[in-house]
Amino acid sequence: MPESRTLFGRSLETSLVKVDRAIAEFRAGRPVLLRDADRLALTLSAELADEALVRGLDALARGGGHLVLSAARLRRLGAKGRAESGIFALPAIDLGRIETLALKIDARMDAPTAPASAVDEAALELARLSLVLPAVIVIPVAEADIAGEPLVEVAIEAINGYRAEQAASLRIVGRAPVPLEGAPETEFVVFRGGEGLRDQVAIVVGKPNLDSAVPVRLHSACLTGDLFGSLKCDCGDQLRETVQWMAENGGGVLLYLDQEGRGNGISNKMRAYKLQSQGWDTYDADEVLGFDLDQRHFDFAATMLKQLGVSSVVALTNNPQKIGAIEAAGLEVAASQRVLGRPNAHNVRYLASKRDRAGHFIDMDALMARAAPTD
Ligand SMILES: Nc1nc2c(ncn2[C@@H]2O[C@H](COP(=O)(O)OP(=O)(O)OP(=O)(O)O)[C@@H](O)[C@H]2O)c(=O)[nH]1
Ligand SMILES: [Zn+2]
Repeated sequence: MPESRTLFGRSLETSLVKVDRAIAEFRAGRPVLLRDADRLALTLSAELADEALVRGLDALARGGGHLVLSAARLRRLGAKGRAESGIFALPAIDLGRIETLALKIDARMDAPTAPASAVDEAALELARLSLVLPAVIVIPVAEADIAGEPLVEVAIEAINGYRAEQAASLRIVGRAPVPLEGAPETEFVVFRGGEGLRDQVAIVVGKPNLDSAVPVRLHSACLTGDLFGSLKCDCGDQLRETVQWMAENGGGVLLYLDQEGRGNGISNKMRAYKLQSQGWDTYDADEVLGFDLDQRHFDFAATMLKQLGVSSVVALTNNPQKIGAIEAAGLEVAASQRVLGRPNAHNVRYLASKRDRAGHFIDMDALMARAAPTD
């Protein structure tokens, strides 16, 4: 075990910092050293591996390397009803085979050679936290193999505990009035921690009465919809109409959460959009990439609300998961209210999929009544 390092007398070795370093290393396409009680392994993102690195790692692996894929990706490869991740042996670390197994759209493959171990699962979790594809190369190594190599090392418990620690580390780091068009009395409150790789923002519209149920919307970031008015989803309308509604109805709180692409990150969302342009529905496209229905957690959002002094909410959402998460975190959901976007030819299938496959409360007739006459 390396000695615990300090900087100006403070430990550098907190789990959060170690995992943050591992994420940076992983996203740069470099191997990270994973440590379990009695096992050591190098892990590398399958999508970021390159020939030169793979040649070096192949010599180290001595035929013992493997590719770890999520249950979702295994289902797409033909493993019916599969609920567990699994591994494919890599007698040689062959980038062609890795690409086929991890990425090829219509690949149909042999069954995995074994279920994933705790180290394999931690490597997959590191990939998810890093917002790259959940497909990782794992190479078991001995201490002597990596002596002197400048590797970032992380214990698997640190990876497994990261989400909880990130949620527990939530704190307000800045706040200021930001008048918005149609909602001039608005304050932005920035939180560090939570989920994703950036800060979270609470937008407090007006002066909501904290002694009664506060209208609250948990809004996951959507660059395409929120900022550019993409017609592929309903996010931009939901965002602006909610702020407007809050301004006209005694105020409220909108949490703008760093959960682009249902928590998959913008690059994976664009990969999913590419698949959708070829005919896949929103959830099937994510499954092809190895993701389950939804990667988001909302527990930390409830913590943000508590820090703002909110204890009871009127939840502005169609998503039952958001309501469940707020209640599970100990807040009262006094009522919930639908937030209708605007349907058009490009998003109607997406909205129907959310209703049919994820149980969102979307009344298609009420929605269609909002369609612009030209749509
Ligand atoms: N992976 C993926 N994410 C998408 C797609 N379309 C939109 N998103 C993301 O889905 C999320 C939608 O977030 P929200 O509008 O907060 O939530 P919601 O789950 O639809 O629930 P409500 O709008 O509250 O009813 C955002 O993170 C978008 O970036 C898609 O086709 N694939
Ligand atoms: Zn959107």
